[in-house]
Amino acid sequence: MKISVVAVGLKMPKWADEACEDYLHRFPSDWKLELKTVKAEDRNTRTIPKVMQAEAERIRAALPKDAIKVIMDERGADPTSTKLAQQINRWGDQGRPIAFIIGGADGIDPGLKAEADFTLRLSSLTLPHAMARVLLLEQIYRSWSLLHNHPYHRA
Ligand SMILES: C[S@@+](CC[C@H](N)C(=O)[O-])C[C@H]1O[C@@H](n2cnc3c(N)ncnc32)[C@H](O)[C@@H]1O
Repeated sequence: MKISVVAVGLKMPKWADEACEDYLHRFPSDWKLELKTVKAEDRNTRTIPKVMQAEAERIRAALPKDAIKVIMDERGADPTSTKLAQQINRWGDQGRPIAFIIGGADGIDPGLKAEADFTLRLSSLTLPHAMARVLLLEQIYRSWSLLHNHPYHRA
């Protein structure tokens, strides 16, 4: 299973970097998980739609070839952790890499959203992108634990 989390924003608070590192180090070698970060666009010189388009281009450039694109958005579907694990398993069976995409301060460009294979919500609340990263990595780790009957997940 090859999973990428592609997220806008190079500089995150220390607590978020530490939490992401913690989860990234938990995965065994058969699940190749990577966090790819792309630079947020300067918001002082361009309009917000242009900023979002530029960030979308950086995200597209960071996506693995032929990836299943999962857009992270508070308006997306909200499966249980068990259903998410089953979905990740089905995607993995397709033999394609999976890319979860986290936007910047203004969200994700509508053009990129339209290319999504799936739109996933972590909560109905709007989360800061640093927190979205940490929660997403934790849920992917939980998916791994569910699919491998590891005691991290307790129903
Ligand atoms: C600060 S939020 C941007 C909020 C933006 N106003 C919007 O409408 O999407 C930054 C990114 O974090 C992710 N995010 C925030 N809350 C989320 C949630 N509840 N579920 C899934 N992803 C979320 C999304 O990818 C979003 O683009």
